[in-house]
Amino acid sequence: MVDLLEVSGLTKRFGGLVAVNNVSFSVREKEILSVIGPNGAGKSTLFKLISSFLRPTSGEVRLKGERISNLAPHIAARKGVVRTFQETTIFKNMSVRDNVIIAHHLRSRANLFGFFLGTVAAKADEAAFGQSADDILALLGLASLAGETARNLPHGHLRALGIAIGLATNPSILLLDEPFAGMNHDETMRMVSMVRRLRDLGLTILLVEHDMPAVMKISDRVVVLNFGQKIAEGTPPEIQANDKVIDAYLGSEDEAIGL
Ligand SMILES: Nc1ncnc2c1ncn2[C@@H]1O[C@H](COP(=O)(O)OP(=O)(O)OP(=O)(O)O)[C@@H](O)[C@H]1O
Repeated sequence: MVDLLEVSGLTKRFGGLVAVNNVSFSVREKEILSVIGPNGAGKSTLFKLISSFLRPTSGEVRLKGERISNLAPHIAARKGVVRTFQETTIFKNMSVRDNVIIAHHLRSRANLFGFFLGTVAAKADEAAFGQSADDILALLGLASLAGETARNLPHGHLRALGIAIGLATNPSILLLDEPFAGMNHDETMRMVSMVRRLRDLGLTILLVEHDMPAVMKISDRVVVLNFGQKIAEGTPPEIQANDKVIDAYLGSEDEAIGL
Protein backbone atom coordinates (compact mmCIF):
# COMPACT_ATOMS: atom_id res chain seq x y z
CA MET A 1 0.00 0.00 0.00
CA VAL A 2 1.11 3.56 -0.74
CA ASP A 3 1.96 6.01 2.06
CA LEU A 4 -0.45 8.93 1.89
CA LEU A 5 0.65 10.93 4.93
CA GLU A 6 4.17 10.92 6.34
CA VAL A 7 4.98 12.23 9.80
CA SER A 8 8.75 12.65 10.24
CA GLY A 9 10.60 13.54 13.43
CA LEU A 10 7.66 15.63 14.61
CA THR A 11 8.42 17.50 17.84
CA LYS A 12 6.43 20.09 19.79
CA ARG A 13 7.78 21.87 22.87
CA PHE A 14 5.70 23.98 25.22
CA GLY A 15 8.39 25.79 27.21
CA GLY A 16 10.35 23.04 28.96
CA LEU A 17 7.75 20.34 28.21
CA VAL A 18 8.17 18.16 25.12
CA ALA A 19 4.55 17.23 24.34
CA VAL A 20 5.44 15.38 21.10
CA ASN A 21 8.97 14.04 20.88
CA ASN A 22 10.50 13.04 17.54
CA VAL A 23 7.49 11.03 16.35
CA SER A 24 7.56 9.37 12.92
CA PHE A 25 5.02 7.14 11.20
CA SER A 26 3.11 6.90 7.94
CA VAL A 27 -0.56 6.52 7.17
CA ARG A 28 -1.14 4.25 4.18
CA GLU A 29 -3.80 4.88 1.59
CA LYS A 30 -7.18 3.39 2.47
CA GLU A 31 -6.35 2.33 6.02
CA ILE A 32 -7.74 3.22 9.42
CA LEU A 33 -4.83 4.15 11.69
CA SER A 34 -5.51 4.98 15.34
CA VAL A 35 -3.27 6.92 17.71
CA ILE A 36 -3.67 5.87 21.34
CA GLY A 37 -1.85 6.53 24.59
CA PRO A 38 -2.48 7.27 28.26
CA ASN A 39 -3.71 10.70 29.39
CA GLY A 40 -1.25 13.46 28.54
CA ALA A 41 0.70 11.22 26.10
CA GLY A 42 0.58 13.89 23.37
CA LYS A 43 -2.26 12.60 21.18
CA SER A 44 -4.18 15.87 20.89
CA THR A 45 -1.00 17.83 20.26
CA LEU A 46 0.03 15.38 17.52
CA PHE A 47 -3.41 15.74 15.95
CA LYS A 48 -3.18 19.52 15.99
CA LEU A 49 0.27 19.35 14.39
CA ILE A 50 -0.99 17.07 11.61
CA SER A 51 -4.00 19.29 10.89
CA SER A 52 -1.77 22.42 11.01
CA PHE A 53 -3.60 23.92 14.01
CA LEU A 54 -0.17 23.99 15.68
CA ARG A 55 3.26 24.55 14.17
CA PRO A 56 5.92 21.95 14.97
CA THR A 57 9.08 22.92 16.85
CA SER A 58 10.83 20.57 14.42
CA GLY A 59 10.00 17.78 12.01
CA GLU A 60 7.41 17.81 9.26
CA VAL A 61 4.20 16.35 7.86
CA ARG A 62 3.86 15.50 4.16
CA LEU A 63 0.70 14.67 2.21
CA LYS A 64 1.39 12.78 -1.04
CA GLY A 65 4.97 14.03 -0.77
CA GLU A 66 4.01 17.69 -0.34
CA ARG A 67 5.01 19.40 2.89
CA ILE A 68 1.89 20.61 4.72
CA SER A 69 3.29 21.50 8.13
CA ASN A 70 3.50 25.29 8.59
CA LEU A 71 0.48 25.90 6.32
CA ALA A 72 -2.59 27.62 7.77
CA PRO A 73 -5.23 25.04 8.84
CA HIS A 74 -7.74 26.02 6.13
CA ILE A 75 -5.04 25.66 3.45
CA ALA A 76 -4.08 22.22 4.80
CA ALA A 77 -7.79 21.33 4.73
CA ARG A 78 -8.03 22.40 1.09
CA LYS A 79 -5.01 20.23 0.30
CA GLY A 80 -7.05 17.33 1.72
CA VAL A 81 -6.18 16.96 5.43
CA VAL A 82 -9.60 17.45 6.99
CA ARG A 83 -10.33 17.32 10.69
CA THR A 84 -13.95 16.43 11.43
CA PHE A 85 -16.03 19.35 12.43
CA GLN A 86 -16.84 19.51 16.12
CA GLU A 87 -20.35 20.11 17.36
CA THR A 88 -19.46 23.73 18.02
CA THR A 89 -18.86 24.37 14.30
CA ILE A 90 -22.16 22.88 13.14
CA PHE A 91 -24.76 25.54 12.28
CA LYS A 92 -27.33 24.45 14.85
CA ASN A 93 -30.23 26.52 13.46
CA MET A 94 -29.82 25.18 9.92
CA SER A 95 -31.08 21.89 8.58
CA VAL A 96 -28.84 18.84 8.44
CA ARG A 97 -28.83 19.04 4.63
CA ASP A 98 -27.94 22.75 4.51
CA ASN A 99 -25.02 22.14 6.86
CA VAL A 100 -23.60 19.63 4.37
CA ILE A 101 -24.34 21.89 1.37
CA ILE A 102 -22.50 24.79 3.03
CA ALA A 103 -19.49 22.56 3.60
CA HIS A 104 -19.35 21.96 -0.19
CA HIS A 105 -19.22 25.73 -0.66
CA LEU A 106 -16.29 25.95 1.73
CA ARG A 107 -14.13 24.49 -1.02
CA SER A 108 -14.30 27.93 -2.55
CA ARG A 109 -14.81 31.15 -0.63
CA ALA A 110 -16.26 32.91 -3.68
CA ASN A 111 -18.96 30.27 -3.83
CA LEU A 112 -19.71 30.74 -0.16
CA PHE A 113 -20.39 34.45 -0.65
CA GLY A 114 -22.56 33.54 -3.63
CA PHE A 115 -24.47 31.10 -1.49
CA PHE A 116 -25.41 33.78 1.03
CA LEU A 117 -26.15 36.36 -1.70
CA GLY A 118 -28.13 33.88 -3.82
CA THR A 119 -26.24 34.52 -7.10
CA VAL A 120 -27.10 32.59 -10.29
CA ALA A 121 -23.79 30.70 -10.32
CA ALA A 122 -24.26 29.75 -6.69
CA LYS A 123 -27.75 28.41 -7.45
CA ALA A 124 -26.31 26.16 -10.18
CA ASP A 125 -23.65 24.94 -7.77
CA GLU A 126 -26.30 24.32 -5.20
CA ALA A 127 -28.13 21.78 -7.36
CA ALA A 128 -24.94 19.76 -7.78
CA PHE A 129 -23.96 20.20 -4.15
CA GLY A 130 -27.49 19.23 -3.08
CA GLN A 131 -27.18 15.90 -4.91
CA SER A 132 -23.78 15.26 -3.37
CA ALA A 133 -25.10 16.22 0.10
CA ASP A 134 -27.98 13.74 -0.31
CA ASP A 135 -25.50 11.00 -1.29
CA ILE A 136 -23.34 11.73 1.77
CA LEU A 137 -26.34 11.81 4.12
CA ALA A 138 -27.56 8.47 2.73
CA LEU A 139 -24.10 6.98 3.20
CA LEU A 140 -24.03 8.04 6.86
CA GLY A 141 -27.60 6.93 7.60
CA LEU A 142 -28.85 10.51 7.96
CA ALA A 143 -31.12 10.67 4.89
CA SER A 144 -34.33 10.60 6.91
CA LEU A 145 -33.05 13.50 9.03
CA ALA A 146 -32.02 15.75 6.09
CA GLY A 147 -34.71 18.35 6.81
CA GLU A 148 -34.29 18.28 10.58
CA THR A 149 -32.81 21.31 12.33
CA ALA A 150 -29.33 20.33 13.49
CA ARG A 151 -29.92 21.35 17.10
CA ASN A 152 -32.63 18.66 17.43
CA LEU A 153 -30.25 15.79 16.60
CA PRO A 154 -29.25 13.35 19.34
CA HIS A 155 -25.54 13.13 20.16
CA GLY A 156 -24.71 10.15 17.91
CA HIS A 157 -26.36 11.70 14.86
CA LEU A 158 -24.71 15.05 15.54
CA ARG A 159 -21.33 13.29 15.48
CA ALA A 160 -22.30 11.65 12.17
CA LEU A 161 -23.23 15.10 10.83
CA GLY A 162 -19.75 16.34 11.77
CA ILE A 163 -18.32 13.54 9.61
CA ALA A 164 -20.77 14.33 6.78
CA ILE A 165 -19.57 17.95 6.82
CA GLY A 166 -15.96 16.74 6.69
CA LEU A 167 -16.73 14.43 3.74
CA ALA A 168 -18.36 17.30 1.83
CA THR A 169 -15.01 19.09 1.72
CA ASN A 170 -13.60 16.17 -0.29
CA PRO A 171 -10.76 15.00 1.98
CA SER A 172 -7.77 12.85 1.07
CA ILE A 173 -7.47 11.91 4.72
CA LEU A 174 -10.10 12.36 7.40
CA LEU A 175 -8.90 13.05 10.95
CA LEU A 176 -11.36 11.93 13.62
CA ASP A 177 -10.83 13.37 17.09
CA GLU A 178 -12.28 10.93 19.67
CA PRO A 179 -15.21 9.86 17.45
CA PHE A 180 -16.65 7.58 20.14
CA ALA A 181 -16.43 9.98 23.11
CA GLY A 182 -19.67 10.16 25.10
CA MET A 183 -21.34 7.41 23.06
CA ASN A 184 -23.15 4.41 24.47
CA HIS A 185 -22.36 0.90 23.22
CA ASP A 186 -24.92 0.87 20.38
CA GLU A 187 -23.91 4.32 19.13
CA THR A 188 -20.24 3.26 19.24
CA MET A 189 -20.93 0.11 17.23
CA ARG A 190 -22.88 2.13 14.65
CA MET A 191 -20.02 4.61 14.40
CA VAL A 192 -17.47 1.77 14.05
CA SER A 193 -19.36 0.29 11.10
CA MET A 194 -19.88 3.73 9.55
CA VAL A 195 -16.16 4.56 9.68
CA ARG A 196 -15.29 1.14 8.27
CA ARG A 197 -17.75 1.73 5.42
CA LEU A 198 -15.93 4.97 4.59
CA ARG A 199 -12.61 3.12 4.57
CA ASP A 200 -14.08 0.41 2.33
CA LEU A 201 -15.13 3.16 -0.09
CA GLY A 202 -11.50 4.24 -0.35
CA LEU A 203 -11.10 6.93 2.30
CA THR A 204 -8.01 7.07 4.53
CA ILE A 205 -8.74 7.68 8.20
CA LEU A 206 -6.55 8.74 11.13
CA LEU A 207 -8.18 8.80 14.53
CA VAL A 208 -7.33 9.57 18.14
CA GLU A 209 -9.43 7.68 20.66
CA HIS A 210 -9.66 6.53 24.28
CA ASP A 211 -12.19 3.73 23.79
CA MET A 212 -9.84 0.73 23.57
CA PRO A 213 -12.33 -1.98 22.56
CA ALA A 214 -13.54 0.28 19.72
CA VAL A 215 -9.96 1.08 18.65
CA MET A 216 -9.05 -2.60 18.57
CA LYS A 217 -12.16 -3.37 16.53
CA ILE A 218 -11.87 -0.60 13.99
CA SER A 219 -8.15 -0.14 13.31
CA ASP A 220 -5.99 -1.62 10.59
CA ARG A 221 -2.95 -0.36 12.52
CA VAL A 222 -2.33 1.45 15.79
CA VAL A 223 0.40 3.89 16.89
CA VAL A 224 0.97 4.19 20.65
CA LEU A 225 2.34 7.32 22.32
CA ASN A 226 3.62 7.64 25.87
CA PHE A 227 5.17 10.80 27.30
CA GLY A 228 5.25 12.27 23.79
CA GLN A 229 7.20 9.41 22.23
CA LYS A 230 6.07 6.63 19.94
CA ILE A 231 6.50 3.39 21.87
CA ALA A 232 4.79 0.97 19.48
CA GLU A 233 3.20 0.59 16.06
CA GLY A 234 1.37 -2.43 14.69
CA THR A 235 -1.86 -4.31 14.14
CA PRO A 236 -4.36 -4.48 17.04
CA PRO A 237 -3.24 -8.02 18.09
CA GLU A 238 0.42 -6.91 17.99
CA ILE A 239 -0.37 -3.85 20.12
CA GLN A 240 -2.40 -5.84 22.65
CA ALA A 241 0.54 -8.23 23.10
CA ASN A 242 3.22 -5.49 23.30
CA ASP A 243 4.93 -5.34 26.72
CA LYS A 244 5.84 -1.64 26.43
CA VAL A 245 2.20 -0.80 25.71
CA ILE A 246 0.91 -2.93 28.58
CA ASP A 247 3.42 -1.29 30.96
CA ALA A 248 2.44 2.21 29.79
CA TYR A 249 -1.23 1.53 30.45
CA LEU A 250 -0.71 -0.32 33.72
CA GLY A 251 1.44 2.56 34.95
CA SER A 252 -1.26 5.11 34.17
CA GLU A 253 -4.69 5.78 35.60
CA ASP A 254 -6.19 5.25 32.15
CA GLU A 255 -8.61 2.50 31.26
CA ALA A 256 -7.33 -0.99 30.49
CA ILE A 257 -6.16 -1.76 26.96
CA GLY A 258 -8.87 -4.32 26.41
CA LEU A 259 -6.88 -7.47 27.09
N1 LIG B 1 -0.95 24.66 24.76
C1 LIG B 1 -0.24 23.98 25.68
N2 LIG B 1 0.63 24.62 26.50
C2 LIG B 1 1.35 23.94 27.39
N3 LIG B 1 1.30 22.59 27.57
C3 LIG B 1 0.46 21.91 26.78
C4 LIG B 1 -0.36 22.56 25.80
N4 LIG B 1 -1.10 21.62 25.17
C5 LIG B 1 -0.78 20.43 25.74
N5 LIG B 1 0.16 20.61 26.70
C6 LIG B 1 0.79 19.55 27.51
O1 LIG B 1 1.35 18.60 26.59
C7 LIG B 1 1.19 17.27 27.09
C8 LIG B 1 0.44 16.45 26.07
O2 LIG B 1 -0.91 16.91 26.02
P1 LIG B 1 -1.99 16.36 25.01
O3 LIG B 1 -3.25 17.09 25.28
O4 LIG B 1 -1.44 16.38 23.63
O5 LIG B 1 -2.11 14.84 25.49
P2 LIG B 1 -3.26 13.79 25.18
O6 LIG B 1 -2.57 12.49 24.96
O7 LIG B 1 -4.14 14.28 24.12
O8 LIG B 1 -4.04 13.78 26.57
P3 LIG B 1 -5.58 13.37 26.87
O9 LIG B 1 -5.69 11.92 26.55
O10 LIG B 1 -5.66 13.61 28.36
O11 LIG B 1 -6.45 14.26 26.05
C9 LIG B 1 0.48 17.39 28.43
O12 LIG B 1 1.45 17.36 29.45
C10 LIG B 1 -0.20 18.75 28.35
O13 LIG B 1 -0.35 19.32 29.64
